[in-house]
Amino acid sequence: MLRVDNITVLFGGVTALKDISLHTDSGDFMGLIGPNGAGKTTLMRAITGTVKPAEGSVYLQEKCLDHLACHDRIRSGIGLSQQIVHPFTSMTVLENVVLVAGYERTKNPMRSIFSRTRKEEEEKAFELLKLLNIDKIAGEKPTNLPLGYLKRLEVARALALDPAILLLDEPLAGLNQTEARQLADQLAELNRLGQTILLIEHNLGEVIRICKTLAVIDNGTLISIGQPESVMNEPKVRKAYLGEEHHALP
Ligand SMILES: Nc1ncnc2c1ncn2[C@@H]1O[C@H](COP(=O)(O)OP(=O)(O)OP(=O)(O)O)[C@@H](O)[C@H]1O
Repeated sequence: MLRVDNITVLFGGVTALKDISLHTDSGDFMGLIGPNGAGKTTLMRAITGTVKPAEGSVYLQEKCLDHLACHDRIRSGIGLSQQIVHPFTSMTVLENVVLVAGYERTKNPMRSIFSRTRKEEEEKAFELLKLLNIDKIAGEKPTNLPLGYLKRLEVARALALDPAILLLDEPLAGLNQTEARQLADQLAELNRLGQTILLIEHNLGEVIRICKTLAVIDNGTLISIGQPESVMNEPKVRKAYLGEEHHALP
């Protein structure tokens, strides 16, 4: 599905990623974890094309994405849900998803609002809201909605383009325990329905609970990848968190 081959990213004198290789199979739910500054977001940005690696390549379904800009990578099947949510506050929750659902056909977000097949796009958007359990707030404006709802809206928007793989950057950040568990359960359900997911997340308890595969980055290097519980039992993984989060290790 997604393959990252020997990616190295430099920021001036800082080597943010060193020769990282990994791949996800279709239907996988991979968690990408590591201490602060390990390089997780940089890897996500190298995959989406917002950071240019000094070396290495990214493939999606055997297609090399290296020469594509971010928007073309998204059109090729990479769905992205970012940590900071940016809904259009003048539109309702439903319209925010309809806008994305219509994007692929018209390639022009403003024209898609007035298109003849808007009804189909509304139906698709409403199904996504139901899937994320936010259909009850479909008619509300995102302003003043709790962060838990906005995070789910962000995921619904990413899903509206039918991505081959969904990349999630810290979707649980800022949520309380109940909200985090609810969203984590919904992500697990999306994966059960067949959605391939790559998740960056600091909430180790939830990551271990819902992910099928765990990859650990420390200091720009991939130090472990495999079944979550056995990865978390590796001494080098526990050491990577020592002094920072070892009390929180599940
Ligand atoms: N645009 C940039 N310019 C210079 N250095 C950067 C830039 N972006 C990231 N870095 C550096 O690259 C390294 C990896 O950062 P990155 O944000 O990818 O880590 P992370 O694992 O996502 O951290 P966190 O969990 O805190 O979000 C850090 O040393 C960071 O300071």
